[in-house]
Amino acid sequence: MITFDNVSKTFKRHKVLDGVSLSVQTGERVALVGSNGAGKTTLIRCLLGEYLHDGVVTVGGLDPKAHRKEVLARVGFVPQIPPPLRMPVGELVNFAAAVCGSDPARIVAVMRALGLDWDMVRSRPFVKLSGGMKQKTLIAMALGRDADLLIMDEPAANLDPEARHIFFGLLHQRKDDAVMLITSHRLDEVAALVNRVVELDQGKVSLDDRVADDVDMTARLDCTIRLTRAEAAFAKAMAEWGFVSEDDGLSWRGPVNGPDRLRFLGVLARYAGLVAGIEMK
Ligand SMILES: Nc1ncnc2c1ncn2[C@@H]1O[C@H](COP(=O)(O)OP(=O)(O)OP(=O)(O)O)[C@@H](O)[C@H]1O
Repeated sequence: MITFDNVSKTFKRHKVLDGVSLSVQTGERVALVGSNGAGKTTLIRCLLGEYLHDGVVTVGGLDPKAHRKEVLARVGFVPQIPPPLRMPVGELVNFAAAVCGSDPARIVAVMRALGLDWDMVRSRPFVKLSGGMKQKTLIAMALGRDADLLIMDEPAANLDPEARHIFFGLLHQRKDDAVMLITSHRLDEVAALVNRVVELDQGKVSLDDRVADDVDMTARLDCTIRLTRAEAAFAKAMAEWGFVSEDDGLSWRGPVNGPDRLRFLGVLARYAGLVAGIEMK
């Protein structure tokens, strides 16, 4: 479905991609990880036909530079940085649907599922939405259409736990009939969503591993944490995850999305000295 064959990209004298070779098939969900500046976004821009580069990129056998329209017609793309569009959201949704031959109602349905108040946002300029609202709109434009390649650059970074749960469920529905490429600079953000991990380091593939594919993306775990003593900073962290305490901050209970469990354990690790017990069911 996608191939990169010895792809290199240089900006001025800086080699940002250095001989990347990868092949990804339908049904593969790839976490593209690496530190800031490793080359993840540049690789995606090559896949979208936006850059001249050395080596060969193909999407469904086509060169994305020479066949940009055909390639983009099959791609749902969530960019890392939302474009500063002044267009009202309603117009943007109509435009996005027209470009990819989708029905605006499909996009609106995904926006609503993600918790956006359509009647409130439709007349507002896109650029004036909050970060999370922009991200939900961009996700809806990528998922509210037929696409067999979903490319998402840090897609869940600004989403609250409830919206993440819905987003993971939407991805789950598409998992067998699309290639997914999900970038992040943190593996724990995306590890449980994928069945393959590719790490870039200074423009080279430093790791390419197939990983266990048995996490239910739609699962929710009922989680209880017991502490040795109450602590305000911990209470604040738990409130962000929607947890509540019924005994003055000594034990906390709440839901954790299955794919978020590593991220959640990462938060708990910061308070390891306080934690007396963890139960996740
Ligand atoms: N248009 C450009 N012109 C010049 N240099 C660029 C350009 N785009 C990216 N770079 C450089 O290429 C390198 C890789 O950038 P890239 O955005 O691909 O990294 P990344 O892995 O996506 O990082 P991040 O996690 O921070 O988003 C960086 O050093 C960046 O400064």
